[in-house]
Amino acid sequence: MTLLPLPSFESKVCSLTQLDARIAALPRPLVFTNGVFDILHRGHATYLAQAREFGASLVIGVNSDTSVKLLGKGNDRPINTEADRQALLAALASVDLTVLFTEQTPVNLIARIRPDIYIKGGDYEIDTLEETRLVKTWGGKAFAIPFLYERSTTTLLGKIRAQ
Ligand SMILES: Nc1ncnc2c1ncn2[C@@H]1O[C@H](COP(=O)(O)OP(=O)(O)OP(=O)(O)O)[C@@H](O)[C@H]1O
Ligand SMILES: O=P(O)(O)O[C@@H]1O[C@H]([C@H](O)CO)[C@@H](O)[C@H](O)[C@@H]1O
Repeated sequence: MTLLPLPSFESKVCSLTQLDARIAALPRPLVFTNGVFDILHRGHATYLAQAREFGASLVIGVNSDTSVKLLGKGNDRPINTEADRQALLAALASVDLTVLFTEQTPVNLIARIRPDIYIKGGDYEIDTLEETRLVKTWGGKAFAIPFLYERSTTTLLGKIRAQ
């Protein structure tokens, strides 16, 4: 049997060592968002496609598995590993690069990338976030995108567990 090469989307998964060079090669304005994205759903896909429209490239900071544990989503979370969550996001046409962060918030990663636009979903009060304050220090902007589809990983897991 012929072994096929890895699909090209895998190249969008970026390590911290490669990060600065990969960011420098992306077109600006650069949009950044972050999250756990544990079980990818339609709300995520729509939100990320809309986020991409704010600029010329979209980078996602993905919470590492240890970082998810700090967020209080439950001892059994994440369901999907950091490698799988990154790869699924990278498979989306809207996404240009994914990179892990290991802390409770992505502020150190954002300080390194210096995005032009910071985006979160409408479940966040964007003006209260440290991320928003930070991007504004170099003239960046921050926006929250309202939900078009009421979906969540937690609801999906509840449905599965009720079977
Ligand atoms: N239904 C949705 N529509 C649009 N954006 C969403 C939706 N759900 C989550 N987001 C956004 O996607 C990003 C990742 O969210 P997150 O991983 O918390 O998803 P979730 O499905 O709500 O998960 P959980 O139930 O574990 O909190 C966040 O920026 C969040 O604002
Ligand atoms: O997937 P979530 O739970 O929406 O992502 C979290 O977002 C937090 C947000 O940026 C406010 O700080 C972040 O701190 C946390 O690490 C998750 O990425």
